[in-house]
Amino acid sequence: MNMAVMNFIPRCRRMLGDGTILNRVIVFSTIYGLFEGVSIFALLPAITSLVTGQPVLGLGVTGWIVVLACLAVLGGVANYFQLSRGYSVAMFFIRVAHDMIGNRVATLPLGWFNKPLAGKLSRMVSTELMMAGEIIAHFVSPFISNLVVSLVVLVLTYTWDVRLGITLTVATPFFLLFVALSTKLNKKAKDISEPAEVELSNRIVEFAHCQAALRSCGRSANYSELTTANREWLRAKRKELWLNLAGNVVGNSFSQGIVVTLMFMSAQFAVGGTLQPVEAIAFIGLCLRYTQVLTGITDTAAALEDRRPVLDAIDEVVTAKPLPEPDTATPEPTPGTISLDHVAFSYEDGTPVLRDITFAVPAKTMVALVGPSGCGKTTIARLISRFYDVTAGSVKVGGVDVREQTTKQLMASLSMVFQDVYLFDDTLEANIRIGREDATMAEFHEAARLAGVTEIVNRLPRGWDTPVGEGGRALSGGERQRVAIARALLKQAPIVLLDEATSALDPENEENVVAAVDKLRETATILVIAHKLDTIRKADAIVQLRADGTVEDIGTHEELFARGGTYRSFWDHRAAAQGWQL
Ligand SMILES: Nc1ncnc2c1ncn2[C@@H]1O[C@H](COP(=O)(O)OP(=O)(O)OP(=O)(O)O)[C@@H](O)[C@H]1O
Repeated sequence: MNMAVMNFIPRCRRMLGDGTILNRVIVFSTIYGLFEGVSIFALLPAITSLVTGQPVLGLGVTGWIVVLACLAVLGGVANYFQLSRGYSVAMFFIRVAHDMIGNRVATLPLGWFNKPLAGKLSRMVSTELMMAGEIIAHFVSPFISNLVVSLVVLVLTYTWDVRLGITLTVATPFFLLFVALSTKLNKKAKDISEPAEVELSNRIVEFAHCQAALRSCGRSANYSELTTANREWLRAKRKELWLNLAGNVVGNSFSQGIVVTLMFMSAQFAVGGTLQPVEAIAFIGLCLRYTQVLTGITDTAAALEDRRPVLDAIDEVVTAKPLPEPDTATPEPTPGTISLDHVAFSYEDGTPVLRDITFAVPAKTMVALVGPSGCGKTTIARLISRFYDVTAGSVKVGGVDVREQTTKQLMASLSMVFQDVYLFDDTLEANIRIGREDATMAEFHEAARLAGVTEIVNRLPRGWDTPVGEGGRALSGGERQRVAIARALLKQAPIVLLDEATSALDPENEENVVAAVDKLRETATILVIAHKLDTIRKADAIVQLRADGTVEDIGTHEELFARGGTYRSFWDHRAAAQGWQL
C-alpha cells in the first residue's frame, strides 16, 4: 500500500474538520466489501452443491441460490449507500476546501502571490478541487471495499480448504507486485513523454505567436528550438513505447502466469484425489474473480498516488502561514507619514536587494525615489505595503511599524498605483467605485475626470457600464493606469504609492495624470517612483538609490543637482534625451 493511500484518510479528515462524514463512507465500503467477499466465496459451496446435488455446509442448491440472491441484494444496497455517501462527502469536501482556500488566500502575505503556486490558484479551485473530490467518490471507497473483499475471500477459503487458502495467500503478494510494477512502468512512461509533449506544444504555440519576430530575423524556416523539441518528443515517445511494452509484459504475462499457476495447483489437488474436480473448477472461478479484486486495489492505489500532487498543492495553500498581525488596530501617532529605518531586504533566494535604507516621508509631502533599474525602488513600495517583511530594520506607516498594524488598518492608509495594474472583470464604474463604495456621485465623477477616465468613457458605447474584461484587458495599459489613479483619488487614503504611474501614458493624456497627482498632493502623502523629470523636480525630496540597493543621497532637486554626483549625471542624461533645457 503506498503513501498516498496511507495519508489520504487522515489528510481528508483534517481538511473536512469532521471525521464522522468520512467514517460513514468507510463503514459502507466495509459492509459492501463483506457482502461482496462472501458472495465470491459462496461460489465454492454453491457450485459444488449444484454439480453434486448434495447439500454443502448444510445448504442444498436452493439454499445456496437464496443465499447468493440475498447477498446480491444486500451488496447492491450497501453499494448504493457506499456510492451515494462517497459522492456527498466528495461534494462536501469540494465546498469545504473551496472555503478554506478562499479564507486562507485572503490572509496570506501579498508576496505569496508571486510564488508559482499562486499562478495555479484558479486551476486549483476549479479542475483540481474536482479531481480531489473524485478521489473520495471514485477511489477511496472502491479501495476500501476491494481490500475487505480480498481479506474475506482469503479467510473464508482457509475455512473451506487450508491448502487452497495457503495457495491463494502465497499468490497474492506476487500478483500485487506484478500489477503494481506494470502500473509503475506505464506511469514512468507517461512521466517521460508528458513534459516532452508539453514542451513541443509550447514551442509550436511560440512558433505561431512569434512569426513576425522570426521572419524579421530570417528564422521562420529554421527555428531550432522547435526542431529540438520535436526531436526530444520523438525520443521520449520511443522510450514511452518501450516502457509500455515492458509494463504490459509484466502486467499481462506475469500476473496471468500467477492465475495459471493457481489453476495448475488446484488441478494438481484434483488429480491427486484430495480435491473434488468440481471444487477445483469452482476454485478457478473464485481465483479469476479474486485477481480482478486485486487488480482493482492496485489500480485505485495508483490513481490515489497519481492525484497526490493535487492534494499536496491544496494542503500547501490551506496550511500556508498567514501574516502575523495584531487583533486590533494600533493608534498612529503621525498619520500620513512613512519612515524606513536601516531597512535591509532579500527575496527568497537570499541575494540582498536593499541594504541599510533610511529615509522619511513627512505627511502631505511628495518624495521621489530615483535610481538605476533593478536598484529596489519597487521593492521599497512593496515593503511599505507589507507584501513582504523586512529582513532587518523597520518600516513605519503613520509612525507605527507595519508589522504591528492589522492588514485592514495598513490598507486603509495606503492607495497603490503600481506598474502592473490589474482590474476586476467588471464595469469601469465598479472598478473605480471599489476605491470607496460609499463615495457620492459627485466625488466619483470628480475623481474620474481628474484621472482622465471620463474621456475614455465618452468614447465607449456602453459608457460607465463597459466591462473591462479579465484583468482589464479591454483597456490599454495607459487607460488601466488612469482607472487605478481614479480609484486612488476616490479612496482618499492618506498615503499614495505611485510606481511609474505615468510611464504607460501617451503624452496627450499625461496632463490628466499630472493634474491628478497635483490634486492628490493637496490631501495625501505621495511616494513616487518617477521617471518623469517634471515629477522628480516637483518632489519635496528625492531619494537617490545606488545599484547595490543603498541610499546615495537625499535632498531637493536643487540640492542634489548642486552636489553633482550620480543625480546630476542622471538628470543631465535624461534631460538631454528628452531635449530639456534647464
Ligand atoms: N519577486 C521577486 N523575487 C526575487 N527577486 C526579485 C523579485 N522582484 C524583484 N526582484 C529583484 O530585486 C531587485 C530589485 O527589483 P525592483 O523591481 O525593486 O527594482 P526597481 O528599482 O523597481 O527596477 P525598475 O526600475 O526596473 O522597475 C532586482 O534585482 C529584481 O530582479
